[in-house]
Amino acid sequence: MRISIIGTGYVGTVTGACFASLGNDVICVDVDARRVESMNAGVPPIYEEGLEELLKAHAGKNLRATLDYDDAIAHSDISFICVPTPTDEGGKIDLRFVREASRSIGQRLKNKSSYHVVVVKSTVVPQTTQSVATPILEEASGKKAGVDFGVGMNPEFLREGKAVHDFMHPDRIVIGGDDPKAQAVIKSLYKGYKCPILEVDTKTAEMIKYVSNAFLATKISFSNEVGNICKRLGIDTYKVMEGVGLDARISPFFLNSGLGFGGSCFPKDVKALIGKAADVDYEPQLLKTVLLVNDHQPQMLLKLLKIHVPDLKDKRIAVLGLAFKNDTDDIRESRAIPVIGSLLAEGAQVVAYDPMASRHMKKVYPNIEYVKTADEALMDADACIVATEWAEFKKLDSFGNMRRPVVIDGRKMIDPKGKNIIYEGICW
Ligand SMILES: NC(=O)c1ccc[n+]([C@@H]2O[C@H](COP(=O)([O-])OP(=O)(O)OC[C@H]3O[C@@H](n4cnc5c(N)ncnc54)[C@H](O)[C@@H]3O)[C@@H](O)[C@H]2O)c1
Ligand SMILES: O=c1ccn([C@@H]2O[C@H](COP(=O)(O)OP(=O)(O)O[C@H]3O[C@H](CO)[C@@H](O)[C@H](O)[C@H]3O)[C@@H](O)[C@H]2O)c(=O)[nH]1
Repeated sequence: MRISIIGTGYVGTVTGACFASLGNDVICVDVDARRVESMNAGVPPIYEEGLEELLKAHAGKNLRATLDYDDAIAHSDISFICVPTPTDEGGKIDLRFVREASRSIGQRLKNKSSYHVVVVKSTVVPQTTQSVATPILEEASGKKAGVDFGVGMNPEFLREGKAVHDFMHPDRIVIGGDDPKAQAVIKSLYKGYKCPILEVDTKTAEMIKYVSNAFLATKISFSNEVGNICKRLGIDTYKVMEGVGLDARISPFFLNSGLGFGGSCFPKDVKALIGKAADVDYEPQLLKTVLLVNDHQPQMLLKLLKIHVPDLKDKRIAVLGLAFKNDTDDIRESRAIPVIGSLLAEGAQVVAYDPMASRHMKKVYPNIEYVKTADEALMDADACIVATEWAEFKKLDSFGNMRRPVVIDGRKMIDPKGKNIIYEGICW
């Protein structure tokens, strides 16, 4: 099929490259010229395992990028909207980009004679596809949804770092539609996928995405709450959750306590769901607490550090890990951000290391020291904080080069046995 992808970020680039690898003709549209150039050169604008190989194989063949909506809509039969849906100043979802993309597509549908389906893939609060995107598409095109063109909602569940794998091997595919013809077109794209395909109306599809993320975030905050209690009782919460997760009804996943969840999705999506609930006169207390517990974890870590280094002024503190999780260069909502902020507020000298994310963190904290290896960061440090679950931290053994070997572990990466270090796990 001929597909256009609107927005070439994490979701758009991966969706475009994967659909191309499945034999479709894909055109990606973005408003950012650098991203478009990068895609056309076969260079991923973001880091994702396996993405470079896919772009190299398909760029210039059945995958290209453009700034031109005319070109993209004219040469495709289905468009996936993959633009950002950030949080606005009031904590609710900001649908500005979805509106802009819908208008841009709608204007090009005006003179298009063949049938076209528009699919919202961005994470949007329930009723957005029906009450925001569709009226804009209709107004801009002068045509009727469900009659002259199709509309659908197809939420994306990929994880950063494993995005290509997750897109190609999802646990499920959700296809939302209030129009069976559009839904059938979307479904045909996933022919060959072995997972369950759930067909629902658009607002249910939108809600499935939020509830999935809110539930995963809740599992993490629940594990952190348990971990905070375990820490005070001298119990290893990881052993506790191993025992708990063996119950098939609970599952062993997303029970790792520590610094909490970051990333471009969980914090924003839980906030957006709370905001949407407020619109319909409901105050979701559990979801609010999920965020509170999460925001509290970096402060817990700082408290532990101060037990061992009470005065942080001019102390050299190594922060290992800046990305919001391992295997990505993304720092959005990374827990390292509030950690570094608090260290700087106390007058500490921060030396930071991350295998991939330093260049992004430099935009947030241009004046801290960035080094190229974890060993360098540990050299002469008065303490070290592990903020991201990069696998390489498990192998660290240069703590002897620290001025004082104080290690505060936010991700259970360091095994203190035989290392001669002063070790504190945040929840264990
Ligand atoms: N990142 C993830 O892991 C993930 C996973 C599932 C769902 N989502 C959801 O997918 C959506 C996109 O997220 P992302 O992380 O890919 O965003 P992103 O910020 O990485 O990329 C979005 C892209 O859209 C472009 N853009 C903005 N306005 C545009 C417009 N009017 N026309 C064309 N392009 C435009 C931007 O320039 C950018 O390149 C969000 O709703 C997000 O919640 C994200
Ligand atoms: O047991 C755990 C698991 C994760 N995390 C943290 O949670 C955050 C999010 O991790 P993860 O879910 O792996 O990354 P994302 O790429 O943000 O993916 C989530 O958000 C995406 C965007 O909506 C969804 O598509 C995915 O299904 C959903 O897992 C990270 O900061 C992790 O450190 C924990 O603290 N404990």
